[in-house]
Amino acid sequence: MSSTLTNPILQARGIRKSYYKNHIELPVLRGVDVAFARGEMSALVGRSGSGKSTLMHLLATLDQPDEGEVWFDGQRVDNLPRRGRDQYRNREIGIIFQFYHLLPELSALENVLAPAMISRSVLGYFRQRKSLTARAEAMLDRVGLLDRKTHKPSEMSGGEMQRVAIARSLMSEPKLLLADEPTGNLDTETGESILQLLRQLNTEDGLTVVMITHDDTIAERADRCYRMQDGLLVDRFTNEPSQDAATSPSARTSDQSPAPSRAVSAA
Ligand SMILES: Nc1ncnc2c1ncn2[C@@H]1O[C@H](COP(=O)(O)OP(=O)(O)OP(=O)(O)O)[C@@H](O)[C@H]1O
Repeated sequence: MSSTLTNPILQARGIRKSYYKNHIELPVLRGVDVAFARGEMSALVGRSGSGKSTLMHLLATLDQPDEGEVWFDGQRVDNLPRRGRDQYRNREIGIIFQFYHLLPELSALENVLAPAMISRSVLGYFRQRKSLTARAEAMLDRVGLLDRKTHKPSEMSGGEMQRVAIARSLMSEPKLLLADEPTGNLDTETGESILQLLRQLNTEDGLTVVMITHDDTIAERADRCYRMQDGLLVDRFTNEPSQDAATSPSARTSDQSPAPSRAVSAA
């Protein structure tokens, strides 16, 4: 695998990030370079505490690095003013989390509509209400849940809630979906159906997908994997496309060696 992607959609360059507890520095990301290929499904894999979620938050501009840069589609995004970062997050990328982050009082349809409501004025929302509702229904249909549109989260299974979260993330027609442990709270079979949905969105709708996972068997379902350890990127490999990428795990084909102890630059 080449260490250089010619046209990555999302890239972290030289990222460093520490947290502080009682004035003691805890370095969590210690110089991470990683680039995610446009149109692919990638996985960021590593043990608990390796820094995956911290990196994802920085990639999503939910937090800012101490050092380094984040680039999306040819534009630096980490140093944008707050409004620019909000626009990047609301329009260019979609984000889903392990615990779905749905609003419990709202129905599935209202949850899918919620970001569109929040990002518009009351008048703007009411002017566009019909078309936004039609789009929200289309997104629920895309994830196979239109018949559950009036259900509240308490009336849905974990897999259904994750589908609603995915539908919500698709409302803005993002180019890229960041998925933090998307199957982490689900049983194997339900997790499998979510992985298949993510793969379909990738192959059929052209959505770039970046999954964060601690699970090697899930990472093997991606086209390309990056392994993190102790705040460093220590390995990268591609997975051979399987005959049915949506249903069977693919085989690791390059860089079969164990993770090197030094950092690997993938930018
Ligand atoms: N706000 C915070 N303040 C202090 N330390 C933090 C904070 N957030 C994360 N950490 C620490 O940073 C390290 C990396 O955390 P992070 O959540 O990025 O890891 P992770 O690889 O995503 O782990 P997991 O798979 O368990 O979510 C951990 O040691 C964690 O305890």
